[in-house]
Amino acid sequence: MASLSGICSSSPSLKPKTPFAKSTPSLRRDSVTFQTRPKLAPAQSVAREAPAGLSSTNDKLPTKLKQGLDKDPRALWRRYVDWLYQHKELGLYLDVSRIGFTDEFVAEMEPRFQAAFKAMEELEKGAIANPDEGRMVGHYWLRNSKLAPKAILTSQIENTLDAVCKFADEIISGKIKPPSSSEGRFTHILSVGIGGSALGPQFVAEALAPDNPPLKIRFIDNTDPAGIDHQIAQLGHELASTLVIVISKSGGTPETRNGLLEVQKAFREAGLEFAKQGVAITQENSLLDNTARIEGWLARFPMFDWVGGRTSEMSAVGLLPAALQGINIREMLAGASLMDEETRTTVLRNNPSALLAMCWYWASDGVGSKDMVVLPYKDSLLLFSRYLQQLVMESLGKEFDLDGNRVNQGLSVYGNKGSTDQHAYIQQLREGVHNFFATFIEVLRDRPPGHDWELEPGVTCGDYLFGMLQGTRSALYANDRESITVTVQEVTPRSVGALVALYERTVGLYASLININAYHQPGVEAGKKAAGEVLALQKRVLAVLNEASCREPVEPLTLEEVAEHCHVPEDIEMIYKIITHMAANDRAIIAEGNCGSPRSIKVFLGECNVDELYA
Ligand SMILES: O=P(O)(O)OC[C@H]1O[C@H](O)[C@H](O)[C@@H](O)[C@@H]1O
Repeated sequence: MASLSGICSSSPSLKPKTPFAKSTPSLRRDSVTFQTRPKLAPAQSVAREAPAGLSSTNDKLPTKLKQGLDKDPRALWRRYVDWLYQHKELGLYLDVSRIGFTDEFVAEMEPRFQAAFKAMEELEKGAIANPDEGRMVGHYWLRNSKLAPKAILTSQIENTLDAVCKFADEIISGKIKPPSSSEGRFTHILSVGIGGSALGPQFVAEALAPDNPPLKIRFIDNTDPAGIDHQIAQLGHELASTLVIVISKSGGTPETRNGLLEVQKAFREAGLEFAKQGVAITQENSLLDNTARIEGWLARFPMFDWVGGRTSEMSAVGLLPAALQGINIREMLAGASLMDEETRTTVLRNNPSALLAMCWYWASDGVGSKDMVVLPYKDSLLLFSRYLQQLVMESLGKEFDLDGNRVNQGLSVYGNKGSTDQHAYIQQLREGVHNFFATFIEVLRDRPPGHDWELEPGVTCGDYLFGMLQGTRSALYANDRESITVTVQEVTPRSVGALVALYERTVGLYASLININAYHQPGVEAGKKAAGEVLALQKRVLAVLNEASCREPVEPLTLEEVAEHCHVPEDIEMIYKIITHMAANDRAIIAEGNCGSPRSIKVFLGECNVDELYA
């Protein structure tokens, strides 16, 4: 039995400055002189607007003034050296010197961080850290199973990791074969899942899959029929040697279910037996789990109740697809575990996640008043910002805090990669609306050793990339745009694991600072519920149109008539949209008028379904 710990060698909460949390002592950035350690030269003052609503509803919180950033190069160098964080074993650096926090701010944050560290300690010990859902939050245990609060959890983690490794080995070696492929072994993975059941595997595949992986991966992460058709068409005859991994924690997400049904149809049409090539990763006894068990799929792997979708990259969700692509998952876990150890320290300046959380708080006033632009200067890290978008925004974007105050919290994340984005939107970042701070992700190693060459005297292609990053960082700062830089030596399983762990912890600590539950997503339900209502209405519209279309002669209906027959005259706009969509897909026929003039439309169905009429 492999032990995860063995392979790894290695409160009172802060309330945001919002009109809804008036009792919170504010960190008055307007009242402090910009003074870093060591003392910097006096800086130019720049007036800043308060975040919307801040000053208008609470006159104790005046419009803030922010001091301009210090530009003296020697002082900046001292600040850089003074605050530089380094993880020696991981070769990871964090530079927060271009965020303008002051010593006073750090001092004021200190007790709040101690409370956040305490809450994190309780979380790791198995506290119900997700109170709304009554759940523990245990993604840290996935990379150090001995930390899990119960022996049964430790063995579940270890057994799952062993099972993932064994299954991946048997697939790659051809011991487990596809039943009817001339290849004699699995060559492709089709991963079906959405949100946290897709973004981590997508990011890791892009970052780490070798050029010729043992299995190539494709993703279906939506219910877009054309997108699904494209993925299946791209596989072509190789569908016969494709391992389909269906990933859903809940096992009931509609997009994922639809993806599965579409893929199963493609298998039937190709004369293939899906069950022999299907793998499920889901919670025990979910709908998906039961389907896979009853249909006798090739394999099933568990997702645990105490691992959230957006923090599931180090569970079977991320590990199985990675292992099948030949990525060293034990190295990923080791990198995450090393970072976890480091981010447990309660000394703020030695804790890279705490430093990041402090910068987020400073830069966005603890209320998300600025967006975070994530710019990895490395093509393989393109999807990091997309991955972080869910991790950060679904975790922090909350209407209420833990005390029930309405806070509308969050931190917006976007970005693609440098230097590509320099030719797209950096113009606005440098000179336009000042509503962001940047995070640069720097990778020191340009290419594998021995492959570099100078495309002009003394300068390689990678030197340009380096120059673009440094130049953009300087140019932004010169215009008072703050930035953080995270530096890794190389993009390896270890450094990717460390980056994931770094940001997971940062989100957890920051959530404590702003007193919100980072581990639920109540807002997502509203859209899903509304989508369900639209589909229910569509069924009623179809029934009404069917009845009219079965008459002799056929009686096309106006939108008003359809709405009336459905007994929902107030839903006429949605009925119009439903009919427009059905007409575009040849499922409804516009007899009169056109969709550009809704009042003119008369509609019927091309076919009358008599059975349905009398059902
Ligand atoms: O893994 P699943 O249960 O299918 O969920 C997939 C996704 O669904 C929802 O949108 C949640 O908000 C996400 O957090 C989750 O990752």
